This record gives sequence, structure tokens and C-alpha cells, in this order.
Amino acid sequence: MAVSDSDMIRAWTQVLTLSKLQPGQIVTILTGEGTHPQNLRTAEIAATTMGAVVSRLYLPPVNGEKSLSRDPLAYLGTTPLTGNAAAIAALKASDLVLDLMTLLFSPEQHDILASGTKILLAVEPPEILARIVPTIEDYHRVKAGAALLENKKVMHVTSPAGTDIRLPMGEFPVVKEYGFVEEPGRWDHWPSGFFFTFPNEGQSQGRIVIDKGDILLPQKYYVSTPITLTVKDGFATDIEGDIDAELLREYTASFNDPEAYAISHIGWGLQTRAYWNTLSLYDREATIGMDARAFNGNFLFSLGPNNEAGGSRTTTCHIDIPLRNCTIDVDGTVVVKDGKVLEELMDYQRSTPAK
Ligand SMILES: O=c1ccc(O)c[nH]1
Repeated sequence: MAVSDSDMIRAWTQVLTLSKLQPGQIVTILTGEGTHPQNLRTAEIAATTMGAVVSRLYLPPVNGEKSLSRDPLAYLGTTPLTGNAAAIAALKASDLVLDLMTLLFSPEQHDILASGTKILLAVEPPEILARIVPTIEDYHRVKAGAALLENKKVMHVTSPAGTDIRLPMGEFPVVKEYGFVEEPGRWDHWPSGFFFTFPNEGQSQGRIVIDKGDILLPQKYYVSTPITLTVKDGFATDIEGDIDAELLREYTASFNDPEAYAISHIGWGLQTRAYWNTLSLYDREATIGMDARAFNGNFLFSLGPNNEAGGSRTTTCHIDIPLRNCTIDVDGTVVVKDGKVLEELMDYQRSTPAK
């Protein structure tokens, strides 16, 4: 269902206000081949109406001939910024970058953020952006959830399907995604409403069962036959099952990179306006599947790189796998039970409001 320009302008205005955009600030809108025209049009109107000095920067696509998937989050590593001094200079000179093309986690992006530039990724179709417009409540909810991971030692995830994995953590920060960038140097993604950290390098042990109905991204489908990952010393050493396991095995093997099997970020979804079933309502290429990554109570883990959080793994393979019906235990406290967030543990008082 389409949304009106006025609704999208209101949505952008809400996100830009939460991102503390001030009159006179420099905003660069990154565009590419897949940029949605209504997102671009309404972002520009909202930002200019708020008094920002707005430019568009078109970056040509890269890696199309390498990636098996056309999904912009499927193939990480080099980006259109690699070696592009002019574009990097423009983004470093900006207070806020609205990424409508998917820069991805890259050394260049870290460089730009380190200069104080804020980057907000927004590449879902307008109706998904409009349905999950970030709110200050999202901020508090994600902050309260992430606090359950701060300075903790082990995440233990189990499920009726047979998942039983221990994920020692503490080496990496907790990354919060609530959909706006209120501080210089922050990256976020609209829509979101989840958080994650990365397990200590080489220490994840156990088994993950991707059960019927769980989702693979970028494949963007619900598996119909369980896939069992055996995880030893931080890597999936076996991928067993039926046709879905065979598809995942071949896809991952196509990267010809042992790092593709590494357990990457681990966390859970808190977005009550995102739904597990949404993916079943969209053509595969019409969404990058943020509902699946963010829906309340999922256990989201991924395979691949950890350089985003300062790790050394830079594989181009990035697979996000949200699971339902998991029980997540952090240092002996169950924080999600059978896919339901234990709301009583969410201590909103601890989180200070964004100024
Ligand atoms: O917003 C995102 C999207 C993908 C991902 O792996 C993490 N965060």
C-alpha cells in the first residue's frame, strides 16, 4: 500500500528532529541505483524545510558481478567509497549523511563517523519506514534491553527445536539500533529496534537449530526443513539438514572464505511494530527484511564479519538469521523466554532521555 508524500515528510521530520538536525547544518543524501524516489524526494523536502543545507551524492554500484544476491546487505567489504576521495571528503564535511543506497560497514564508513559525521541508513520501502518511524520510546526500549548485556559474560541460547549454544562475550561493545542519530559520530538504521554484541573471538560452542519458519537473510525466505549448525570455537563447522541446509551450504561455500562460517553479531529484537510474517507479504527484492531482524523477541545471530565492532574478520559474506521461540539466558538471568521478551526486566528508569 502506498504512503503519501505528506506522511513520508512527517516521518522524515520526526527522524531528523530526533537526530537533532539544526538549521544551517550540512546534510548529504547518498543515492544509488536502488534508491527509492519517494524516500529521496521526501527526505530532501524534510531536511531543507528544517533549514539544512542539502546535497545529493550519487555513488555507482559495486560488487554486482561478485555477489550471488542483489540484496545490498549480502556482500560486505569494498563499497563505492573505496578510493573515492571526493565522495569521502564530501561526507566528512557533512553533519549528517542520509544513506539511501547502503554504504555498509566499511573502513571508509568508520573513517567518516570518526570525523563526527552522523550516518542514518534508510533503504526500506516508504510504507515500511512509515510503519516503523523511530520514537523516543524505541530509544528507551533498546537502551533498557542493551543494558541487560552490558558487562555480562555469557549468553546461553536454547530452543525446543534443539538450539543449545553458549556465547561468551565482553570483548566487543553492545551496538544499539533505534533508528536515529542524536550524537555526532553515530551510525543507525531506520527501521530497527534491536541491539547486539559479538561473541568473544573463537569461544562460541554448541548447536544452533534454524527451525521451520526461521528466516535466512539475504535469502529472505522461511526455512521449511530444520538446519543444524554445529558451532565449535566460534565457527559453524557443520551445516546439516535437508534442502534448506544444502542451499545454505552452497551459498556460504561460494564465498570460499573460512570466515564466512564465523558466528558474528548476537542479540535480540525489541520492535513491537515489526513482524515475523511481513517477509511473506513482500516480493523478495522489495525489502531487505528489517521486520525479520527487529521483531520483538527474536534471537538474531549472524555469520560473517566482526570488523564493524572492531574485530579482525572482514569476510564479504554476511548472513543474518532471526530465530523464533528461543530462550536467551544472560549470566543466569532469562531475558527472553520461548521468544517472549521478559518485560519486567526492562529497566527503563536506567536510560537517560535523549536531550
Ligand atoms: O541494521 C542492520 C542490518 C543488518 C545487520 O546485520 C545489522 N544491523
